[in-house]
Amino acid sequence: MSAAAAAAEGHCLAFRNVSYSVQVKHSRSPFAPVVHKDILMHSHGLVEAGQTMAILGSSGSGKTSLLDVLACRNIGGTVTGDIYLNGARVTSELIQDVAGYVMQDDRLLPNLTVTETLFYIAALKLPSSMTDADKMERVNSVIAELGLRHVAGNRVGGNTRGLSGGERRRVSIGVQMILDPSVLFLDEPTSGLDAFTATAIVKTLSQLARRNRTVIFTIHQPRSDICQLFDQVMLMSKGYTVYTGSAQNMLPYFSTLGFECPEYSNPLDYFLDTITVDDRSQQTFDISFAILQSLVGCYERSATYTELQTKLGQVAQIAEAATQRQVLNRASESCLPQLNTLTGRATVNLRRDADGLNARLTQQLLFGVLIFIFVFRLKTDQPSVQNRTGFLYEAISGPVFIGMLNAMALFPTQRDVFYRESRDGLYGASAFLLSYTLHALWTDVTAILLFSGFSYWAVGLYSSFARFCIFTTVMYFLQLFGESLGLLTLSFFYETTVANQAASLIISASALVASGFLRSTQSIPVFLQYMGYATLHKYASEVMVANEYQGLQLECPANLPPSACEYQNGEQYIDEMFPGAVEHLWRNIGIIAGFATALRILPYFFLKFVQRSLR
Ligand SMILES: Nc1ncnc2c1ncn2[C@@H]1O[C@H](COP(=O)(O)OP(=O)(O)OP(=O)(O)O)[C@@H](O)[C@H]1O
Repeated sequence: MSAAAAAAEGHCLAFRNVSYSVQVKHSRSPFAPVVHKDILMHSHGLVEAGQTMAILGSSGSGKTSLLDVLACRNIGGTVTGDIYLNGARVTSELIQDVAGYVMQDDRLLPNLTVTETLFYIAALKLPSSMTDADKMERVNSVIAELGLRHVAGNRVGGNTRGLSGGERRRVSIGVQMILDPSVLFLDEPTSGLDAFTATAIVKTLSQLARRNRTVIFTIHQPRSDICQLFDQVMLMSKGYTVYTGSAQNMLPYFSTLGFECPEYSNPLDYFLDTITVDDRSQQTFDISFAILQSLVGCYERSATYTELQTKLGQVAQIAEAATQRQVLNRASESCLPQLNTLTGRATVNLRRDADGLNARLTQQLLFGVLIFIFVFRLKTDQPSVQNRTGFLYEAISGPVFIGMLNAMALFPTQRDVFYRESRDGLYGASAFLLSYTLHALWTDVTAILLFSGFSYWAVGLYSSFARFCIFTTVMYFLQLFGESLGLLTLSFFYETTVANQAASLIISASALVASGFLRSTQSIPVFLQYMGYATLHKYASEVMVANEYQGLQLECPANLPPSACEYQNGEQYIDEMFPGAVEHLWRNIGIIAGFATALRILPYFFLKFVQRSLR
């Protein structure tokens, strides 16, 4: 079907009079007034099936906002105007069914191969009635279509070596191609790529469009020869449309307005320079804004605009007459297979990350070795009380910190993939958090068994297998708590360093105030005692002390006078420093388990909230 015929039947993306505004505050002050900001002003455009449309404009001109509005991405603010897709008024459900959106940054798991990356996406996106062989066939056809055959078995990479920037971008496009969408939105698909690779990507987009797809993308400073690959061009400045129409007609159109592109100049650079509002001073602003207004006026009086409006009117008629929505081509998996796919994918990614995996498995053990070197073997005499207390303090602090660091190392990449995939409607925050927990479970359990198996017996804590099990269980929950705190702060703050600092501060404050090892909890101010009830360290230290000191006989060395021996047995120590710790042992273990589990659930709410506000 030709592009024109496709449009006549409504197979196109068309938008008219689309405006977008937000309410913003000029400062972070809670008292700052909220003001109205117009971001898009009466945008119009039509891109037919089989065509590409490039949205161009200087930074801040509204390109991404327009793409987001057209793709029905929830960006807040108020959108007015009409958007039609393939003969129907656009809704977010329709977009999710027939369109793909490729974000500016490649959010991919670095340790999966290209084929695996696409296969897991196929498993999440394609109907479960399709066999794995059918899904693999679809993956292979996407790989072939995007020219990725030669790297199909290579790892995607990230900070480590992997695919080149251009290949990685193709994989990101491939992720959206699995459902064979009829419309593809791409935000800056060439950003960060050299001119040659950028041209190759645009050529690929053009080829994808030729197979009866509509491809619409934003682009920054393209080379002049790239322009020949565009079918439609939209030039924007300050939210205004200066030109929408065929790429071929752009030069003649601007010539008629007296803007003849100088010889040897890149026409796109020239036009963008002409339409960009210069904010450097009030004078330059006034002059350049006046030029912009006059160009917008010229465009709205042009034959190109009139022709576009006629076509838009026809598309609107078709769409308003249509009663049935598009046939859905998406079938989501039910919960269990989805969880299985997500857990399997995360496990492969973790297993392949040798450094990350080794760190996860051995950090706790190395920490145990370190405190063993420091404390060595505990005796059962009076001076051992201090060493024992020091060991227990370290034992309730270290696993929490290491758990938090584990989250900082592993979670951000997976979180970013989650943000992308959840916006594509593939799965929700609960499936993501559960799969994260499940895939890390075996490493968490192994790491804690190595730590407690070594340090408990090497240091010589109370010789009882039951007490070893209690120690190990508490260590596990402390580590889980630390990692959950990391997930929580990483869900709240996007920057890992900020999240790390916030989590470290909370852990340090909690251990300092509530552990009772540095200063008896009864001697601290009452408000801190109450605050201690809200911290895990209070319950963990009580369990540790009860587990270790109950039934422990503390000898008084012959070289010390009896008055120097404060405690004859562990019970005396418990009664003085942690009264009630023995009676509340099981209650405290329950609180610790509940605390750590609840904290694992809490990031769910932040992830959901942040996910909605992300672009
Ligand atoms: N939710 C929002 N709240 C406040 N301002 C916004 C919001 N979304 C966009 N803007 C503003 O609207 C303008 C256009 O933003 P947009 O990201 O669409 O521009 P762009 O052309 O894609 O820029 P770039 O090329 O730099 O990505 C900018 O001034 C931006 O700060």
